[in-house]
Amino acid sequence: MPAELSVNLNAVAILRNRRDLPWPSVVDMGRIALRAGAHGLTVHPRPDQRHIRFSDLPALRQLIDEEFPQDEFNIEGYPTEAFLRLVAASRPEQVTLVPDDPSQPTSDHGWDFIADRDMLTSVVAQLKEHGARVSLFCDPDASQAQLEAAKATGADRVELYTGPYGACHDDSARASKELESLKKTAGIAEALGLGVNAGHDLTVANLPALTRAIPNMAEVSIGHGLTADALEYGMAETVRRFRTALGQ
Ligand SMILES: CC(=O)[C@@H](O)[C@H](O)COP(=O)(O)O
Ligand SMILES: NCC(=O)COP(=O)(O)O
Repeated sequence: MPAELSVNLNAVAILRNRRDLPWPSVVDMGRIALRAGAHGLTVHPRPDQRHIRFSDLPALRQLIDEEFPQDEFNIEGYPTEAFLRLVAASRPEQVTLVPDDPSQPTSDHGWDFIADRDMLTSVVAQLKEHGARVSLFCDPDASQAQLEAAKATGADRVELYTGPYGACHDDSARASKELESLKKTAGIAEALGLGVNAGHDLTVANLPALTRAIPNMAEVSIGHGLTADALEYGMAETVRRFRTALGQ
C-alpha cells in the first residue's frame, strides 16, 4: 500500500505573507491539492506565525469538513498550552509533535523520547482524548531504547525526519547510508507497533528510493519541494507527480 501524501502549506503561506494581500490563498491551494488526490493537508503554526497564521486553521478545517470529509488535517508543533488550544479548536485527524524551539529556522531534529517521556505521555493522552492520531517527530537514526520510549508515550506513529536524506542530492553513497539508517529505524518502530510517517526535504527525485526502503510507510508530509515544483508545474500537476513518485 503506497504511502499517503499530506501537502504542507507552510511555503504557500510564507509567500502570501509577503504582502497584505489574500493571494496565494492557502485554502485555494489546499483545495487544488486535495482535488488532485492528496490525502491530507499539513500545517505547522509556529509561535511567530512566520507562515501559517492561527487564523488559517479554521478555514482549512472548514475546507476539509465541507468539501473533503474523507481527507485529513495534520497539525504540527511543539506542545505549548497555546498550541494545544489551537489543536483543540481545530480537531485535526492527526497531530505531529515536534521538539522545535521557537527560534529555530525550521525543524531539524526529533525528540529525545527518553528525556521527554513523561511530558509526551501526558500530552499524547490529552490529544487522543480529542480523537486525534498522534505522531512524534523522530531522528532518522533513533535507537531501540529511544523508540521503546516513544512507544511508551502512547503515540500511534513516529515521523522520521528525512532532512539529512533530502540533503544528499547527487551524493548517492551518502543517500544510501541515510536510507539504510531510515530503513533500520522504521523496522524497529514497526516491530514495536508504531506506524511510520516521514517528512522534510522530500522531492519527486528522492521519494522512490525512500518508498522502496520503507514499503510500509503510512504517510509523507511534503511542503517545500512540492511548492517549488508547483511554481513550475502548477499545484494539481505537482500533486499528481508526487503521487506517481509514491507509487500511487
Ligand atoms: C516537521 C517538519 O519537518 C516540517 O513539517 C516543518 O513544518 C517544517 O517547518 P517550516 O516549513 O517552518 O520549515
Ligand atoms: N513534516 C514535514 C513537512 O510537513 C514538510 O516538510 P518540507 O517538505 O517542507 O521540508
